[in-house]
Amino acid sequence: MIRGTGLMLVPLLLLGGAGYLLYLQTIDAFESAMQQGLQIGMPVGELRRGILQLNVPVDRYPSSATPQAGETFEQRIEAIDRQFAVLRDASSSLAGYQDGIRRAATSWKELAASGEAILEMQRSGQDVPPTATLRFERQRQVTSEILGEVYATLWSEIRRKYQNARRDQRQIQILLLAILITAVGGALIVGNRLAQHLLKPLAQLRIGTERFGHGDLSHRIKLENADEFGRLARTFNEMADQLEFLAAYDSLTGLLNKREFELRLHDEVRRTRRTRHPFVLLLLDIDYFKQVNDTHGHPVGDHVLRKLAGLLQGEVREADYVGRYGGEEFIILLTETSEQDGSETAERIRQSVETEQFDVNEDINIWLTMSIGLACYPDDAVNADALIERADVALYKAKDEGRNQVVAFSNS
Ligand SMILES: Nc1nc2c(ncn2[C@@H]2O[C@H](COP(=O)(O)OP(=O)(O)OP(=O)(O)O)[C@@H](O)[C@H]2O)c(=O)[nH]1
Repeated sequence: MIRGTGLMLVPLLLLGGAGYLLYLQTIDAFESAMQQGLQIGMPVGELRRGILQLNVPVDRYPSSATPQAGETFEQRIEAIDRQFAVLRDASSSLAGYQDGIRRAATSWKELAASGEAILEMQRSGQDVPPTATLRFERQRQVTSEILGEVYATLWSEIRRKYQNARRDQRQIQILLLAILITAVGGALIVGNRLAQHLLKPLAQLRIGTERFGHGDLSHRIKLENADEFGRLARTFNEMADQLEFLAAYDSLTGLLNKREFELRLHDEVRRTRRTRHPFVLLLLDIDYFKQVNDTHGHPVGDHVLRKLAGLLQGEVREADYVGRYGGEEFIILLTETSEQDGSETAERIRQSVETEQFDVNEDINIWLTMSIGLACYPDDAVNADALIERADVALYKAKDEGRNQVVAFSNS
């Protein structure tokens, strides 16, 4: 899963990297537009302003040159010459404007020359012909217009660059937003998968062990995963199976133990109260079993108990319960059975035990008999404990009357 997450991040990182580079490019575009404005736009603007300020008729300069600026016409010419030099240097790298600036410079030269000629006439006391001032004024307008064209072209170029950079920037912002949304979506998916693959199984394992710790041996962890969690859950469930078996079954005979049998007996009483079908309880005790142990030893006694358990289990239906109730005492619950049918089954069991040979080997031949007490629910008792007591009374009577017989509580 971690490899999958890593693979998912690769395109995101590539997209993010590409987006970042494009973003840097748009910043470059802004900078270039700004540079153009500073290098050319501002000097051109200055020039235009300088040339416009020459609008005072040139023949008035010697007498009424603007006192505020403290400049003479020549000083202005020098200043404009310097600005042209700056502009020529700056525009050498911007081919698109060189022609316009060159034309403006040529026009300016003519303008400056005609201005100086007028000034010279003034200084030497000659009358300045109106044609000369008119030519000066027209030349001033032509120069200003050429610079105006350069200025307008330049700003429309700067505006175009700016707008392109803005558009690119918006597209990159959308791209980066899409990457962000994908990354957040991816994080949610990864988080969800993490929850599915790690947190959920961990929670199931925790709940399983907690319930188990509180004694609920029936709980199983439902995890089908093929990973470590699945293996852990299967081991846990196997352990729970074994513990549940050990808690419910007798280790020597494999029959239900006393505790588990009584639980089922109580369940059956509850069920019978609803269904009103009677059932029969048999208490069975081996006759003179002590002699078996005394004669052949305890291990042989165990062997006999195991074999007898198998025989009892084989004599009843699947729906019936067979338990080991004490040392050599057994108990059977015949579900949905009348006293009559229960007596017949008990008699059949008694005869089977009597005729069975519990041989250990060729040298040790063992025969057994059993005494059986029978009680019927609900005829003989009102609850499970009372029913066991009644069956025990009947068993006592069977023993008392000579053993190897079935006695029903109703007849005792
Ligand atoms: N081998 C073996 N013997 C057991 C086990 N549990 C109880 N016993 C024996 O069962 C015998 C029961 O003896 P008693 O209570 O005197 O009864 P009994 O000899 O069967 O005589 P009655 O019941 O009066 O017919 C004792 O010898 C116990 O040791 C067991 O798990 N294994």
